[in-house]
Amino acid sequence: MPAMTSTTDRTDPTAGPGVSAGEPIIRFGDATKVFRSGGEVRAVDGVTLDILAGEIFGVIGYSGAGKSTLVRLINALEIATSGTVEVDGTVLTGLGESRLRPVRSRIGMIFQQFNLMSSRTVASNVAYPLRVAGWPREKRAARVAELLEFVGISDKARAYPARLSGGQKQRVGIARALAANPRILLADESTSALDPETTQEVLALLRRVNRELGITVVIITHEMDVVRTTCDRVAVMEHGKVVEVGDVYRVFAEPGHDVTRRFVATALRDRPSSDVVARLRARHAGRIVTVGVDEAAGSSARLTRTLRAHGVDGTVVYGGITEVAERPYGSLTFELVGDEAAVEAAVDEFRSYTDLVDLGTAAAPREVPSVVRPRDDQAPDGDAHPGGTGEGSVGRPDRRGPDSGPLGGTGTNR
Ligand SMILES: Nc1ncnc2c1ncn2[C@@H]1O[C@H](COP(=O)(O)OP(=O)(O)OP(=O)(O)O)[C@@H](O)[C@H]1O
Repeated sequence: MPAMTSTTDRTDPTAGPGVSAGEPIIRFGDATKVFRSGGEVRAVDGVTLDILAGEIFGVIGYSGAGKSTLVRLINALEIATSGTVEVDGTVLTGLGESRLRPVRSRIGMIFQQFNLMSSRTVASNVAYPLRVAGWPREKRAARVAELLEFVGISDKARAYPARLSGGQKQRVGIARALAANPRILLADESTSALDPETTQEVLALLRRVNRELGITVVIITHEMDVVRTTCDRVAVMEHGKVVEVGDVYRVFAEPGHDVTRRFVATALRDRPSSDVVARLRARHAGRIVTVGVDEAAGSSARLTRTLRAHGVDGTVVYGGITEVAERPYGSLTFELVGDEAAVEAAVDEFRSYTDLVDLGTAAAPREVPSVVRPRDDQAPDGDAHPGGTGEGSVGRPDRRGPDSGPLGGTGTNR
């Protein structure tokens, strides 16, 4: 894949007129947008937020939370009723159309329904913004070829949108949005109309847009999985307000708001509900504990070392390790079998470095407490999720060498 020559490079993010990587490229200062058709709707309500150049920033919230309106303030499709919106060093508030145009030209946008022109070929769709911007024909053709190659659909240049799959249509949308070298790409529910596999392909393409071209990407979504796999930071919106904002890994590990907890629970189902616990107890007579796996606390190898040190057999009976922001995260539920004192000592050692829920044994069950991580009081009841019930023995010193990846392949969600 050749580098696209006319876009900014990740290593030279200062190219172009705006701010440098890591500095705020989009700034909301107590921004409010009120719609007054019929009743009054405060679609965006006093939002103060910085989005940094070079990051992939997610905006998540339920329907009507104000996500689209917030993002439409960025490209001045809506103008704030009060407060300020600053993009790439330019305060948009109060600017006329002619002064908004250069700011808009540095922003690309893709949509849930792709918004392609059905009567034009793929190449012509991608060329359209260049034609509007007055690029000469030969330069347009070269740029379109480069863009189609970047998004992986060079062979579709002469096809019409009706002949394309959803994923291919969104690739055309991305190529068109990138045509005029934007500094910012806004993606409004850009994967909501796609199947899970195609969603992952499009998200991977957005990550390439960010990493290889240095473009700041703002993703609006109602799917926490999109945030989990793709974003660096996230803002959670409810009733027009940003109720939580932060590093995605931190938000998953320590969600601070009810809405966030509900979203996190939709993306992580690694902890057994009370129904599942009842079934686990029926199947397993040993001590059942759920332990957290993350970067700061316990890696699966560390858990295994503990079991081995105490001579306890541990079988994974539920859970899984997934990735949040490309870092390991999850929980494993073990059945622990061995000498009572040894099991107790292993449980104590687990507790010393990670969060642990002790579910007791079938003979002496402990109440399912509200588990330590705040997300779990909101976790949906239900059975094990796909891939989350894989059972595997760990901690048997006689069977595994010290460097074996004892949990590799067991209970991995994705
Ligand atoms: N042009 C408009 N005129 C009147 N009300 C509007 C307009 N645009 C949005 N709203 C209202 O503002 C609120 C926020 O809408 P917005 O579309 O920003 O939310 P959202 O979080 O993007 O929702 P969704 O996920 O359903 O797209 C909603 O109550 C909506 O009805």
